[in-house]
Amino acid sequence: MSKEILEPQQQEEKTLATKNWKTRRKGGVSIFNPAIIRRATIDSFKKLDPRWQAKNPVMFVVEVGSVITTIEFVRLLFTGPAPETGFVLAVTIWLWFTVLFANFAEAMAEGRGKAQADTLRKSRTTTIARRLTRADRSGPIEEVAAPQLRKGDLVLVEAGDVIPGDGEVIEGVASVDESAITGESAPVIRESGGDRSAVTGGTRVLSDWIIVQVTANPGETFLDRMISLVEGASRQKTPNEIALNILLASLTIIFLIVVVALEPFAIYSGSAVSVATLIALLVCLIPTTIGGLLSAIGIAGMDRMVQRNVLAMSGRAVEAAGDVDVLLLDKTGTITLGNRMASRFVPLKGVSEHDLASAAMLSSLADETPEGRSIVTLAQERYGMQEDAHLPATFIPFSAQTRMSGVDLDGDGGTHAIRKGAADSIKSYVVENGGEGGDELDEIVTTIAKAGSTPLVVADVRPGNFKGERARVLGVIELKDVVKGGMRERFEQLRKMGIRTIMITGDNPLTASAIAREAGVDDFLAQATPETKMKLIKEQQLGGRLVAMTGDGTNDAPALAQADVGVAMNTGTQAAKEAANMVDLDSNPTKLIEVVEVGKQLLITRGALTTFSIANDVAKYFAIIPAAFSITYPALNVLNIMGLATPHSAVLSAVIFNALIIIALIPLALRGVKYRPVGAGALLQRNLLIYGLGGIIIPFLGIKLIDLILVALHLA
Ligand SMILES: Nc1ncnc2c1ncn2[C@@H]1O[C@H](COP(=O)(O)OP(=O)(O)OP(=O)(O)O)[C@@H](O)[C@H]1O
Ligand SMILES: [K+]
Ligand SMILES: [Mg+2]
Repeated sequence: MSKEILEPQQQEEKTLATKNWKTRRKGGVSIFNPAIIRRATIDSFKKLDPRWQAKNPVMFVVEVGSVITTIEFVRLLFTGPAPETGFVLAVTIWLWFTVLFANFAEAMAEGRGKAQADTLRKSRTTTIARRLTRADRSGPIEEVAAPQLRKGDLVLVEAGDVIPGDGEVIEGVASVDESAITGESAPVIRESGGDRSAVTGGTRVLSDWIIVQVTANPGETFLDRMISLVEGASRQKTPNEIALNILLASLTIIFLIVVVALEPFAIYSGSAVSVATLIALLVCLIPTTIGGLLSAIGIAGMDRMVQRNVLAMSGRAVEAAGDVDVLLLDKTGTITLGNRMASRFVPLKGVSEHDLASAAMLSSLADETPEGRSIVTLAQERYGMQEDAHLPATFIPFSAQTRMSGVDLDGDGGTHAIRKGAADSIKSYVVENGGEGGDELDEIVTTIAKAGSTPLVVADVRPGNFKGERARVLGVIELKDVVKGGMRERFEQLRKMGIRTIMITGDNPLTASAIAREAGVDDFLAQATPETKMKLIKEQQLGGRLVAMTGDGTNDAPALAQADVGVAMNTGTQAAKEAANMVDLDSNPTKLIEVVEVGKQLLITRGALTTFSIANDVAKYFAIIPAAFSITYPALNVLNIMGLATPHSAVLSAVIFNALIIIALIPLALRGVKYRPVGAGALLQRNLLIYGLGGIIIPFLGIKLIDLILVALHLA
């Protein structure tokens, strides 16, 4: 529960656990953890399997080249030592290193996820579940092993128990420790009816009890999905990645044709260029830097999301996050704390506070929403109301469409209906039944709404005449909700990133406007139904904008599915979590800022390294072409501006540089290029300058340096 209720010792445990997790995140599961490096090194060799390499056309060509130079080396060994043998061996070794380094990059990107998956597997304990044998809970309770539970089963979970499977709370309220999943040890409330009803298998109930309806069969649970996600097992190439791969493959084919075509010319001029040199030339010219790092960049992007406690179900969503233009947030529970609590009953003239409280309570007895329960609590605590259990009553549950709820009481004279709900809904209801709203009501509603609270209007419709009216308004319930701290700053940050924020709520325009102003969103849509939420998204998308949406309710599910980036709160309903393509384990709506940052980082990193990789070619061209062909075409010597020692040292230096640059760029690929919220144009300019110019200059320096070292070591 809330902090005050925790015993001092619990409090201490809590801080400790939180600290552990944080250090674990920063230190233990750092990308360059020795255990991860060890595992990645082994995996680099496993990934030499040509079936694996074939997925990456650029690196596949390098591997084939390595095989050919290896064969060439063996041939030279058998035909007796030639002056070439040492050179061919060196080229062969460095070509294999090139493939291994690229494999290593990918394995490193997967490393932290694999380590996390191991931890998660360990936390997947087999618990004993207490299953209800009859749906109406009248039958005996049987004990079964958790893996035997199936969708639809009802289980009772009490304080101290581990929740045996994913499900929806259908009865009760409990505080739950979800640290097994989220790493945060602060307990959270899970309750039936509202938008906080989803529970996850493997988490623990701390107090009270709940009845959970199982929503996932064994093997399909959230934990299972999370494991395969962090492991990268379910990762698929995104459309952007596929497009870039096609570009890289095309470049590879072009250079392959060019290099193959060079050979006849050389033979024609009477001096064939060796196979090893041609392959070295090819490998240096094809975009091995980005080819080797591309998949690592994608995996690392997903991993950075996980580090921020966001589970992205697809890489495509992560990429889309980098380009988001509009962000839609729902109000209650997202921008506000979400425990909308009844704080006051305001009766109309001629109605006693007691009558209003009594009607409000009657209409809420079967209302399982947090709002409904808070009304019952207020009526009981403040007005000493008693529950009358033997009423012949039909309850009308709340729905987002009608925006009201209530009860029909069957009396002698006919049905006595009590309704509570949004002001406009109740007003039309009263008018339909021959009553009227009146100015006094409008005034109360306006005052409450302007303060940012939600006014719930209570009305009743009686069978007999009531002062000439069948229907009348009794008064208003004030539901208080508080805007979460730090919202304004976060929205300001989003604005700097060029993202427009729109709050969407089922609440009335006045309340919406008050909260929107307080929280600092750019715009709002009030009195929204699930349909209008989705319509708003579609309109934005038709205007060519990428839309992100965060939400938690079942009524948000259609919109979450329609959005390009749908982030569901982990506290939300199962429907919301299934519709979304990301789940935020911390249930923090402004997490979208970080989600966008990670997405942008991914796109920028990929762009920067592609630029760098292609710019690299220029220097390698100047290094290898004169070395390889100056004997054939002495005129090419004017290109030998680097003054490299010998043709062999020139070729070898270029190959070594080409391999080492992959290793050197692994940290950048994994951590991502730093993102700063400046305009897109400025960002592009900056990156072109750094990675384009850097890509041209660095290899000149690097290759020259390697050449000098090779000469100094008498290796060339
Ligand atoms: N239990 C309830 N009984 C009757 N009316 C309710 C109840 N809960 C909410 N309402 C009314 O219905 C309106 C819509 O509520 P709903 O929870 O669907 O909003 P929403 O679309 O989820 O938006 P948000 O949660 O962001 O405010 C509320 O503003 C309130 O006036
Ligand atoms: K290259
Ligand atoms: Mg809601």
